[in-house]
Amino acid sequence: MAPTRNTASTATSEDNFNPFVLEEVFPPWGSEAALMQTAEHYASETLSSIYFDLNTFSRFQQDANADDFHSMQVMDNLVGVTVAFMEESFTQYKKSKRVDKKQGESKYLAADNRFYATVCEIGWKMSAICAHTEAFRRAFREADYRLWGCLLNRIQENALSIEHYAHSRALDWTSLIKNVTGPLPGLPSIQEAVASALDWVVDHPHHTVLTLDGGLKRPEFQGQFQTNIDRSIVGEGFSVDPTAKSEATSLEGCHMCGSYDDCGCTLQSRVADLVELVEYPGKGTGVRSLASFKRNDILDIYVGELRPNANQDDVYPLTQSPDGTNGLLLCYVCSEKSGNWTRFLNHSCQPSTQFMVRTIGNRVVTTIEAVRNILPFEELTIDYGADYWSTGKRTCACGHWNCCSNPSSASGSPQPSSSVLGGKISKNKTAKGKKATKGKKGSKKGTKTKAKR
Ligand SMILES: C[S@@+](CC[C@H](N)C(=O)[O-])C[C@H]1O[C@@H](n2cnc3c(N)ncnc32)[C@H](O)[C@@H]1O
Repeated sequence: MAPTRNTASTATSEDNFNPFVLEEVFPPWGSEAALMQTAEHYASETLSSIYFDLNTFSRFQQDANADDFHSMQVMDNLVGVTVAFMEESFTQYKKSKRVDKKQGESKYLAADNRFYATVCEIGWKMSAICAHTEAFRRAFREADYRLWGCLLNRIQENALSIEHYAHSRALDWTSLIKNVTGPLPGLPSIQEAVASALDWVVDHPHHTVLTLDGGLKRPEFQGQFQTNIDRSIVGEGFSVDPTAKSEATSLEGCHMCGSYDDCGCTLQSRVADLVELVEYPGKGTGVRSLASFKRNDILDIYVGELRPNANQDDVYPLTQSPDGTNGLLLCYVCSEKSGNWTRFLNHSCQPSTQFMVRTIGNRVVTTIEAVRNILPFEELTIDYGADYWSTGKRTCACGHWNCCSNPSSASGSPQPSSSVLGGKISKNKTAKGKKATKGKKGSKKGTKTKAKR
């Protein structure tokens, strides 16, 4: 029989549903283990919201620095609530001063004070960074003690990621605490925390990879730094953009508005802000999601230098063949030097995303789209196409039971789009880049780009 929990309610209000009070979302007959699973789930969601809020804070900060009046007002408010939260927490902590009757002296008996416990557990740095987010402040006030414990664990585990995320968005967390003066009995040193602030030059969040040994590195390929670009650039060998919309290349209207004319639509995706580059065992740099995404969300566009050939690189180039054009090869999207986060997507034989060919605005592009709902902190993966692994030069380490590199598997994984990675033209295309078989129709109607908290 499953162990039963102590069902004494810790709810503060019976009228307001509060997801942070676990007893309210979990039936009293559930086991403690199942309840802890729920706590872990909420902790993960809350951590994801902390990243989201840090990003929002930084966006308002950027706009306020550019003299946007509305953003300046919002920033005043955001800074105000952050400072007020810290001051209130200090006040509560100081109130926990008690007289120790046995020894007759005044002491801070603050073990049951959440602020004290938090700073002792995750340190000043994480406390000050996270205090800038509504997600953390709300959980601090309202979360069930089990959920709060799980959240602090998750923050600890992700401390470098959180600090790098805040640092790469120019969050000045030290100002919040560096002027605090003592006495702070039982609490760690603020000066030490401030002195240990990350000293890492960041000009773009995706110019850093979190390494397996708990450090940071720059993304590099064959000794060359890999720069982030937001849009593809026309490379050597082309005088005009080979992906420009024309009657030959775009049999469909713009995916965003349906127009066949030059509509000027662009993909407004914020997903790049909600993913980070992380090393994975046996696979090199990969992409970790920091938010949840819904099935069919368009996450971003695969960008790089548009070239007529792949220049001997068989790792990053993507064939850009518009769907429905009988396999016309427009160009290779080469991202080994210049590209965005999508070039770091590792392959899986059971991927969470797929390549799709779309016409967006006046260009034919390959998008990355979610094939299922994606949870925060999952590795985002994609199917490179069977040819990538068929040369025998590489072995897939995705670990899926039906992996293409597993001799007993009947794999391949499905190849949903005419775009494939590796710069190798599929066997069913002729040498001139024409596909013998008709390209698979890739358009799906009504999908929208959005990142969910
Ligand atoms: C487009 S790159 C992806 C980013 C790459 N991991 C990096 O460090 O830059 C493709 C390369 O990543 C590695 N890779 C990706 N998925 C893999 C997998 N499932 N198993 C083993 N290696 C993988 C292989 O070296 C492959 O040639």
